[in-house]
Amino acid sequence: MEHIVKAKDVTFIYPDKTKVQLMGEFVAEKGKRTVVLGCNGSGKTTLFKGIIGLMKSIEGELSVFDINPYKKFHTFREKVGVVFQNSDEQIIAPTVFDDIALTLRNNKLPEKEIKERVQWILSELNLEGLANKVPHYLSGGEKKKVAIAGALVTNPEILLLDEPFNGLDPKSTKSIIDLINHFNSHHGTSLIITTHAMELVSSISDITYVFNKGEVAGKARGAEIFKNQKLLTDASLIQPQLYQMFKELINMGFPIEYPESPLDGANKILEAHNNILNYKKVN
Ligand SMILES: Nc1ncnc2c1ncn2[C@@H]1O[C@H](COP(=O)(O)OP(=O)(O)OP(=O)(O)O)[C@@H](O)[C@H]1O
Repeated sequence: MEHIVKAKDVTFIYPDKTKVQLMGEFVAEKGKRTVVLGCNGSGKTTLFKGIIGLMKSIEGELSVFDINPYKKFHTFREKVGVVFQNSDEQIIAPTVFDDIALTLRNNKLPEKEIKERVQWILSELNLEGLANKVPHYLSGGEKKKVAIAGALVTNPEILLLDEPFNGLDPKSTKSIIDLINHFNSHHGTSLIITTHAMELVSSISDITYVFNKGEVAGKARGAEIFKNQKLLTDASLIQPQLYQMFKELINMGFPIEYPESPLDGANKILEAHNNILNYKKVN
């Protein structure tokens, strides 16, 4: 498996001398969806700033495409799209079209190609109707989609999303999940996502990390992380409701194991129910 981002025992220092450490290893694999969980202030955004070369790690190892991003981010700038928590700060041009075109214009692409690319991303995101709108007047979900469009228009290899679901209604949340999953499965875009939305993790994750107290406290495939109650509690995280329900069933002595997904959960309950019925019939 190709590691496109690797951070090991990194330390960042803000101008006011705040030290942010992340001991242990964090890797993002090519083509995978990597989710980072952790309480407020656990260093998720700081790591993102390190990955895009905005902050320098003064210790340890940090590489993106095997390159130190602080020294040479410009060499792979086009390969990395980023959407920070507050889309308002990222949307600056007078129209949605201009905003999405910004990076392409900065990169001095021919205007014809810019138009084609922006129209392509607008149609991928079903945003064609918004092209001429003033970004300031868009709804929160629309602004988030425009920011994501601006990050995706260069067809980056990695998309970093910092709290992409903050303040979104359920429908907008689902459409953003569908969108990023579409880019991951159809364009091979590697995703690195931070979120506090525990209920959504199983829909957006191949690998999940937990950051706690300056270290990588846990790493697991898919929903595996939700079975580890101690890890979650130590990191001030809460199991999604599906897993809380299964925990109660297990505590009650119900013969069942934690599921991988809601569908798997439903099947596991049905299977356990049928086993009990059969047991009663036989006895
Ligand atoms: N510009 C800054 N100057 C000084 N300290 C900062 C700055 N930005 C973040 N920090 C500090 O760095 C630490 C890590 O913050 P960071 O934003 O990386 O956390 P986070 O895990 O993304 O949190 P959240 O879930 O709240 O977004 C915190 O203690 C925070 O106070």
